[in-house]
Amino acid sequence: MTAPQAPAPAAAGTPYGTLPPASPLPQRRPVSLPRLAQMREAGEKITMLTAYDATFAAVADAAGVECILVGDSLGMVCQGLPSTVGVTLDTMAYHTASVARGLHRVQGTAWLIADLPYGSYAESREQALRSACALMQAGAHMVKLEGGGWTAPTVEFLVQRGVPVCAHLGLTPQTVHALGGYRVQGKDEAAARLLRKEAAELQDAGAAMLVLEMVPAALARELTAALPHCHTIGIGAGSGTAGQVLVLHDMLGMNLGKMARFVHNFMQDAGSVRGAIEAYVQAVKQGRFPDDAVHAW
Ligand SMILES: Nc1nc(=O)c2c([nH]1)NC[C@@H]1CN(c3ccc(C(=O)N[C@@H](CCC(=O)O)C(=O)O)cc3)CN21
Ligand SMILES: CC(C)C(=O)C(=O)O
Ligand SMILES: [Mg+2]
Repeated sequence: MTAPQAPAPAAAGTPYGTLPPASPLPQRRPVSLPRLAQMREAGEKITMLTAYDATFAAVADAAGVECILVGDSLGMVCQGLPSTVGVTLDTMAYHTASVARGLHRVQGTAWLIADLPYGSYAESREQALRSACALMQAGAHMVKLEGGGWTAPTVEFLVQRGVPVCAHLGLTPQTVHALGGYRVQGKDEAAARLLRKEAAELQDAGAAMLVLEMVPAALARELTAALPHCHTIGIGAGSGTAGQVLVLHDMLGMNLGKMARFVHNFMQDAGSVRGAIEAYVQAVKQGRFPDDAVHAW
């Protein structure tokens, strides 16, 4: 037993005594929704890449990517499935937890988004909330779900209960069998009109982000201007969106099949994975990627 110590005398200027010195670690601010809104207002492009494991997530974070998406594309990239339809909620939670641990280990600052997989949100708003909770408890900061106007009540239900939501329009891979293939969407005027209506409904429902996949560049640019409170993130949607996303393995030049036209191999001129991701971030920020003449419709 040690004798009780006399309390340390309070230092001048603070009632709590001498404060410890400031942390020697550089204080990196975590990416948040207000921070993304600030970037949008300042005209700075938002960068996003997928990651499915701890190490790639840590490298992407260190390379300066603001948003990391645990995409259900992991079904095709990691599991070798023919589409994303076979991905389960348990699998999404497993990869989300791995990515979250990787970011935690390196004091990462990225905003972490996880895809709600096929069949985990269509049945009811309650089912969607249960599925979203599983991903949020695995470490996600936001969930993403695919689909048009029919998802707006679900988006509103989740947002009201404190789950940030990213919507996804255009080519929605979970409905590939209904769409008839991985094709550009919103090409004719009727389809474009529907996309405008659905995008507005999703913003009104509270979606803070919207992935636009394989839609014509001019339409994506127009939708972006019409959605001040919902940040558009394009993939094969041209250069006019608020941000860009690619599948990590694609932009490193690794693919099981044919590379989609919207992909650029950033590994080609880089000496490391970290360097390739840094080149992607710079190219998006400087408006050099995507090149509408090469990557868009
Ligand atoms: N590795 C990978 N990258 C992705 O971008 C991706 C996945 N997996 N899995 C889920 C979905 C599927 N996606 C795909 C898949 C194929 C094409 C594709 O074949 N595109 C061709 C054809 C275009 C057309 O017919 O109009 C292209 O040239 O871009 C595009 C997107 C996007 N997502
Ligand atoms: C391609 C992106 C937007 C995605 O949904 C995924 O990786 O699953
Ligand atoms: Mg997805």
